[in-house]
Amino acid sequence: MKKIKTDVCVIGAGSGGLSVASGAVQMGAKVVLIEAGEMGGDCLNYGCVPSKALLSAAKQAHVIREGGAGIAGVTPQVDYAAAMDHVQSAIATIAPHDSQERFEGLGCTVIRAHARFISPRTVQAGDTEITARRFVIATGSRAFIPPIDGLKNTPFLTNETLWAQRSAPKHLLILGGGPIGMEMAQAHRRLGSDVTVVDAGKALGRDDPEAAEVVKATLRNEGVSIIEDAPVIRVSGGAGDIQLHLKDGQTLSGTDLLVAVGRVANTDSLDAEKARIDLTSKGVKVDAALRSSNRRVYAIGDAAGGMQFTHVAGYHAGVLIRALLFGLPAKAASHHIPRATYTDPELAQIGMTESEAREAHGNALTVTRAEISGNDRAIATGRSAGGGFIKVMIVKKRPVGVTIVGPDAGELISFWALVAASGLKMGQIAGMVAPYPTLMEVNKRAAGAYFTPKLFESPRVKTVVKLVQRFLP
Ligand SMILES: Cc1cc2nc3c(=O)[nH]c(=O)nc-3n(C[C@H](O)[C@H](O)[C@H](O)COP(=O)(O)OP(=O)(O)OC[C@H]3O[C@@H](n4cnc5c(N)ncnc54)[C@H](O)[C@@H]3O)c2cc1C
Ligand SMILES: NC(=O)c1ccc[n+]([C@@H]2O[C@H](COP(=O)([O-])OP(=O)(O)OC[C@H]3O[C@@H](n4cnc5c(N)ncnc54)[C@H](O)[C@@H]3O)[C@@H](O)[C@H]2O)c1
Repeated sequence: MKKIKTDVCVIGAGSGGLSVASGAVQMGAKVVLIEAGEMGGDCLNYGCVPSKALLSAAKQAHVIREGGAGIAGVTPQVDYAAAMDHVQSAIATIAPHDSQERFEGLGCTVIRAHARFISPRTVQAGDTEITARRFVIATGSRAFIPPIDGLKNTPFLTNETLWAQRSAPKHLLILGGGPIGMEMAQAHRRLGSDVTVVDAGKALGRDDPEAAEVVKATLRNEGVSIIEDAPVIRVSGGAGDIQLHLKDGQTLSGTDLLVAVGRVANTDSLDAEKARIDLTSKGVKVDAALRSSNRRVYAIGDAAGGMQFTHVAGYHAGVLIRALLFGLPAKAASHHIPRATYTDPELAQIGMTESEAREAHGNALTVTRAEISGNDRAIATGRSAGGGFIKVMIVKKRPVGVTIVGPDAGELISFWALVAASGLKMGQIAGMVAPYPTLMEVNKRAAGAYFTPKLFESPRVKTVVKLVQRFLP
């Protein structure tokens, strides 16, 4: 057995692990990075990158089919295999950035093996034992496979296997209407498949219901069947002919099945108990500093059991660098973390939804909004239909949450991420000048709406203006 002593040992070379490793090694720490599967983790290989690449192929097909701005639509020539080639080419283009060669070039020792703890200070990976001052568990998550009768014996796809498909499913059944289910539903519908989404609760159920409805209505208009509050009690059939048996007695048939009902953290095969690391049902139990019950061990990203996004894993990495390298106190916050679902229209959120804010703040809450249909750029580019909007939840002159549904909502929400991180007030936001005509103006419009009643509907303001006007030369 080979033995290595290091400052920092990172387990998992995905979004979080890579960021910690590159930061730590470039600032002078000795780093061992262990990866059991593909460098780059879920986001690059089975998550964000392939899903956004497939959505972009689907959008091309949609634009050609629908036309717009005076240009007639025509039937697109969709080649599913070519769309999947585009997916693989996007992955291949990004892969060098996350590669073993790059990280070895930075000075990391990269070990390609499954890691498990053998003591509170030692991890074994393949034929190497690594003793480290600090460990970082960045092992991510995998698709949760629900214990539904018959599912195990039926062929199904997950976010890991979907990208190897070479022909479009004739009728794709999707179990779960979360971000994965809804993004893949729209992508496949636009690429020519029949699609049925079945959710045990509400599709996009974590989002503001009014905003979620805008997305669901669009998908339904495009021909996606979305069935909600419909628990599946049994799955039957085989390759090319699959049945979902619903609790209410209905049976749905399709040719392929994608399971997307949430995630389970990759913490079950770490032998965490040998290092006295407590786990919860969601992952490693961590405190606000992302530290586990073993003070030498931290957890970040999906393995830490909180918000499951690439930018969260990256943010966690930044928080940890302070603690790992400088021994400084560091805490992970969440009020400034946005999220977006990349359907068309996109759905983005930061902080509290309206109902969460109402519950937390009651009458102290003011909600302002602006409609995408009133945005000149959206109108000029033919993207104003569909009921998109921005809603800002405000308490004591500061936003506590923002919901945006509409074109490029995922881009527009970054502005509010800066607002939240900097603690800006609505007055400062209303004072911003955005170039005309941009979608960005909708953010300013929502801020302006906060002041409209105070300025345009106030008898006091009217009296003061009349008085001043009388005395102005
Ligand atoms: C279909 C899909 C679409 C998504 N789209 C988005 C999106 O658009 N935007 C967004 O922000 N997020 C998105 N996500 C979520 C995002 O992919 C994850 O939140 C992110 O990858 C988490 O990063 P991580 O570093 O925690 O884990 P990962 O990136 O999954 O990396 C963990 C790594 O650890 C390795 N590993 C696990 N166990 C061990 C072990 N014992 N020893 C050694 N190595 C191990 C794994 O092989 C893996 O490479 C999506 C997810 C999916 C599934
Ligand atoms: N755009 C993005 O940023 C993006 C995209 C995809 C995934 N992700 C991340 O990955 C995570 C996982 O995504 P997801 O969509 O798998 O999970 P999810 O937990 O967000 O949604 C799962 C959905 O499945 C439903 N469900 C649960 N059990 C079910 C069952 N037995 N039968 C039918 N429906 C059931 C739930 O009601 C829910 O609507 C997301 O929460 C997000 O953090 C992010």
